[in-house]
Amino acid sequence: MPATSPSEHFDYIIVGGGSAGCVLASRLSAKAANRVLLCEAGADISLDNVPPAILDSYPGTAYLNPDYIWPELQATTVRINGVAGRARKYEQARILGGGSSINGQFFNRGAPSDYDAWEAHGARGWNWQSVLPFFKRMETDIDFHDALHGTNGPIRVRRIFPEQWSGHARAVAAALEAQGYDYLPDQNGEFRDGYFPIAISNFNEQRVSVATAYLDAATRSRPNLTIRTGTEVSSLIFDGTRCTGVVIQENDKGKRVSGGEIIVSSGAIGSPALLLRSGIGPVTHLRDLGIDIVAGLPGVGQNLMEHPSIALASFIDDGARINDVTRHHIRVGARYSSKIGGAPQGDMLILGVTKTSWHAVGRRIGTLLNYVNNPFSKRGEVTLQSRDWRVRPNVALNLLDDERDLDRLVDGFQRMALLQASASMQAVTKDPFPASYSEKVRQVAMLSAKNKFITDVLAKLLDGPAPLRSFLMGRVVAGGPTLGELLGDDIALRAFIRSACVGVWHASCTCRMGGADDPLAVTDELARVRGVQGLRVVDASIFPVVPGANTNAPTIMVAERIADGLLSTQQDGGAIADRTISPV
Ligand SMILES: Cc1cc2nc3c(=O)[nH]c(=O)nc-3n(C[C@H](O)[C@H](O)[C@H](O)COP(=O)(O)OP(=O)(O)OC[C@H]3O[C@@H](n4cnc5c(N)ncnc54)[C@H](O)[C@@H]3O)c2cc1C
Repeated sequence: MPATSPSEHFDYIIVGGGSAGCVLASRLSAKAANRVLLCEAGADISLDNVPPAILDSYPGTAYLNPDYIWPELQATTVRINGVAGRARKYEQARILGGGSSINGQFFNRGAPSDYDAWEAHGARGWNWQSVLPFFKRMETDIDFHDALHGTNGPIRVRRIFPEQWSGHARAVAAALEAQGYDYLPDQNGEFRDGYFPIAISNFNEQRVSVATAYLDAATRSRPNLTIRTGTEVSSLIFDGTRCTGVVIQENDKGKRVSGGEIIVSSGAIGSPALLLRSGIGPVTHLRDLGIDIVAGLPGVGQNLMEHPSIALASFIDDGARINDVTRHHIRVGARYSSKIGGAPQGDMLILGVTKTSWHAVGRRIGTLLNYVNNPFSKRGEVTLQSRDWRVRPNVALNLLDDERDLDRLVDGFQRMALLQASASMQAVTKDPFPASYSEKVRQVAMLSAKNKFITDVLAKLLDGPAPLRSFLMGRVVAGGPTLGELLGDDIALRAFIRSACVGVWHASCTCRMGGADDPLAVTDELARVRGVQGLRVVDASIFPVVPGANTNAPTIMVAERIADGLLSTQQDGGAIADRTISPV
């Protein structure tokens, strides 16, 4: 018997309206017999009311806005001698659409080998051939119409091709070509090393998020779909080991809502936190916090993966700066194979970032950004600080846990230095320096009149005589070790990378899918949480390993596929009978 009134019972309750949650809500409610509730802690956005910062092709003001993220969430980046460093802000979405509403709009899938690796890691049936139809289903690719691309999915995808690139992006491309990189027009269709125009979820110079693409007006008007925003789920309700509902917080009051099936889509940080608070996780950790145990699952919150990154910045000459074709700040990327430590092909990425912030200084500073596409480090973790739902969890990214990731960033930094030294880059950039996304940089990137004033003045000075610019670049903009100091000293370079390495907001794998023989697997290949009934996790947390891709499209693919599995196995009346997902 539901503990609540009949009107508060749903067939599906989806916890979290992010990249996965909006897709599930849209697909599952397409069947009129399904009563679906979507709970999102953050604010609502629909096509009629998307804030300009979110619509903007330049994402840098959306993801720093405390109204659109979990403002208190922090993470440590690396452990040095086993000790985690100081925690810093870790931006994660808290708004309808989740990451897709604030992210950089990169829309790529990774390589076939990334998904074959999922199956090899125990996620039965999740290989490239079986996931490709769902990558196609989600998109309308504006540029490519072939067997690899979708033509009528909700997310519109496009690229900004070389003839529209700024001088800086063209210089990066010329430097890559001089080093032997081939040009690949389609990042989502050619899976070999080379450089390419970045694919983005953007149409008519506006962001395309799952909130607007999947929850359009027609979908939102379905009588069987209820969307509650500003509604945080504080815990799951169990009857024995069957999940029967959720407690939602409205005006700080808990209210029970029952559901036939609960789907947790709260993201790679939020989903394990909710499971832990509800009694599913490592037994010792739960006991330490006095949480009653529903199911002892040691993998909940473990195996956190991210893409470790490092950057090399420089001053961009007037004329080579971002142009008016698009406000998107990144147009060119390159995938390459480090061949270090048994890494797979295409394990590394370099991006040419033509604008590093919204302000006048950010318009003058570009970077080469290098990250490990296929990291070996997989021992980050999400743990609870407290059983109180108001307290954000601890996040330790542990980015360079495996020394081979540090080795690859050392090699990557040297590759970037070579690109920076090329004639094409020298022609349009000056005063290169090893960069880090420090707290100071983050503070100056917050949208405010004060920051605008300071950066306007500094930008004017940077455009002045070369000696003044070089002085200011060294003393005010940079401030850490110089490029020359690092290139001549392996120990200093490694120390710099350890201190400056950050993730790129691709948290994943904290409730990973896996086989019954994997003690750290939290979900099976149908996303069902092991050891309990009526509960799935569907979001980036169930990736077996992080793919060599930005994680939005892979998350949407996961949601599309699980929704498809649920719908195609429903009997009349909305009862669910699972089927094994088999390769398509
Ligand atoms: C700043 C930033 C930049 C990024 N750039 C890119 C990019 O350019 N391209 C790309 O592919 N990927 C990018 N990513 C990553 C990508 O967007 C995410 O991997 C993806 O959105 C994850 O989807 P998800 O459904 O797992 O989680 P999310 O999209 O984060 O959704 C989880 C949702 O659940 C809600 N929630 C959490 N807990 C609760 C609760 N208890 N009750 C109710 N609601 C809850 C959250 O508010 C959130 O809206 C970026 C991410 C960030 C943060």
